[in-house]
Amino acid sequence: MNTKVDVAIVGAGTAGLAALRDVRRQTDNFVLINKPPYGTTCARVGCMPSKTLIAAANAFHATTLLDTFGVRGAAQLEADIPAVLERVRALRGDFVASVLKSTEGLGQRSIEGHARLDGEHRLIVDGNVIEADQIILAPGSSPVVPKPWRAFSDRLLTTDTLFEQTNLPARIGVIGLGAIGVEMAQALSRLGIEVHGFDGAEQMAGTTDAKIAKALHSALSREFAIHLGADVDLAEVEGGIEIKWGQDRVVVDKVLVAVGRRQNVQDIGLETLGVPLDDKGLPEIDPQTMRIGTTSVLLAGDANGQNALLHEGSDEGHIAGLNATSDTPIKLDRRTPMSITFSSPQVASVGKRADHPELEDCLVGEVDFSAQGRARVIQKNEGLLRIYATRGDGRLLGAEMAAPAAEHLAHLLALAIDQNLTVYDLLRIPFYHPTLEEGMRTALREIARELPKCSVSDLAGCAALETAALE
Ligand SMILES: Cc1cc2nc3c(=O)[nH]c(=O)nc-3n(C[C@H](O)[C@H](O)[C@H](O)COP(=O)(O)OP(=O)(O)OC[C@H]3O[C@@H](n4cnc5c(N)ncnc54)[C@H](O)[C@@H]3O)c2cc1C
Ligand SMILES: NC(=O)c1ccc[n+]([C@@H]2O[C@H](COP(=O)([O-])OP(=O)(O)OC[C@H]3O[C@@H](n4cnc5c(N)ncnc54)[C@H](O)[C@@H]3O)[C@@H](O)[C@H]2O)c1
Repeated sequence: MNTKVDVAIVGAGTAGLAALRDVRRQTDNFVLINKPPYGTTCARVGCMPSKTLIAAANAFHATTLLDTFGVRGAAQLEADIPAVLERVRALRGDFVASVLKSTEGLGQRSIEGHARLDGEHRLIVDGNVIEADQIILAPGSSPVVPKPWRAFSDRLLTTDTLFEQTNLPARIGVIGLGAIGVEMAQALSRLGIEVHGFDGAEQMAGTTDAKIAKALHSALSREFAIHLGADVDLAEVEGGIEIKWGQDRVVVDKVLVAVGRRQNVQDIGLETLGVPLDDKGLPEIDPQTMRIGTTSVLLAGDANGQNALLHEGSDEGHIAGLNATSDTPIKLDRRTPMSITFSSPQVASVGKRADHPELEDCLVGEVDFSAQGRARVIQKNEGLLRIYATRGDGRLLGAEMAAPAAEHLAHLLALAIDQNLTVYDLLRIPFYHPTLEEGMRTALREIARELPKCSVSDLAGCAALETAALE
């Protein structure tokens, strides 16, 4: 078979399918090549099954708080883990089915197989050649499993295998406490499994603000054992896997490896493009067009090593699809950075992160949710929110939090940062009582106190900043 098309898309994941939508609007002469499985990482083994597991764990955990509310009898309840996992797979099946619908009817334009570049206009798919004017690569990423650990086969889990389990053992070690490790370690612990979490670094879930990292550590360590700065070694022993770190050791039944994901670019032929590749084998791309240099190849989604998040991958597929079908470059501005880890408290980061040079001399306002009214009422009174703003005019730069309902606070703050608003602009919105958003107002007011004096009145305008501000 020798095929000549306008556009070839490699990867039927979130990024590839987003690209497909734009490409289809411009041409019928395309192919979508995917190495099975189909259904996207997000729906199959990523965002959706993980959040389904977390929802079950949180529902069960909530029953442990009932006594505090004066509701008795919850101690009799137990988590039926096989049933929990069955529900995860059932919902996962629905999410995958709806993804698969988007490629129905492609016929011969949908090709199953491993694609490899052979220069900027050719792909080899299982021995067949496909020539394309433009090529969009969106091959995603895969869990990293250090080589020496692969020998533990059945005792080793990754998120590719976790949701396929029909039951889970009594003791699980989680190595790596990034977003995946933290989410899964807490969920497993909340389902009644003895969890031991480890990370080589000192901060979890990608936090960059030391105070937020500390607040998160303090909340999570009440639920499961956490070992940070731990250089772990694994060994198979009678009845399980021994995890060794320093002078300490613990035996668990299985280990979930969550030490990061590697871009699927090892065998995709990027070296045939003749552009420089970094130590991960990745080329430089323009994040506004997704194009690799001046070649006819675009690289989108997890595979480009930039932002391994669903909404970013989807945007990147869209940008790549537009550019692959346009004679002139279409440069799109990227969104305000935002990430959320679905632990309790949730971890979120918006805008510039604490390690950004611009935040070296900024104003910081914070709120501790342990004493916050609404958080106490709903028994979710833990965590910290920190907001960063410019010293001169209080323009919002970013925020990091380990806080209740951080997913909602993060979206509100992202809108404010995107709109280039100041602390006073945000203080002008109504804050209903009693809400968690009032906690955010506390942090904003702390910054406002450092800004040029406005008025002593709570409903005053701020002439110095030329903005009406209800503090
Ligand atoms: C456990 C987990 C939880 C997550 N939770 C969240 C979350 O809550 N929120 C969030 O924003 N993000 C989350 N993510 C990240 C999110 O899932 C990814 O960023 C997103 O799915 C990446 O999409 P993609 O299109 O780049 O890759 P994928 O969806 O993996 O698609 C890549 C496709 O390319 C195919 N392929 C690979 N190589 C080739 C080749 N050579 N030839 C042909 N086809 C090939 C693959 O088989 C695959 O079908 C999570 C990830 C994981 C693992
Ligand atoms: N809620 C979400 O948005 C969400 C959830 C899950 C995953 N994701 C995406 O998936 C990506 C991958 O997630 P991840 O958590 O696997 O990767 P990660 O890179 O975010 O975290 C990996 C963690 O493992 C640690 N680590 C690495 N090697 C280690 C070792 N040998 N021993 C102990 N610790 C070690 C690192 O210090 C790090 O904290 C994330 O970057 C994120 O983009 C997002």
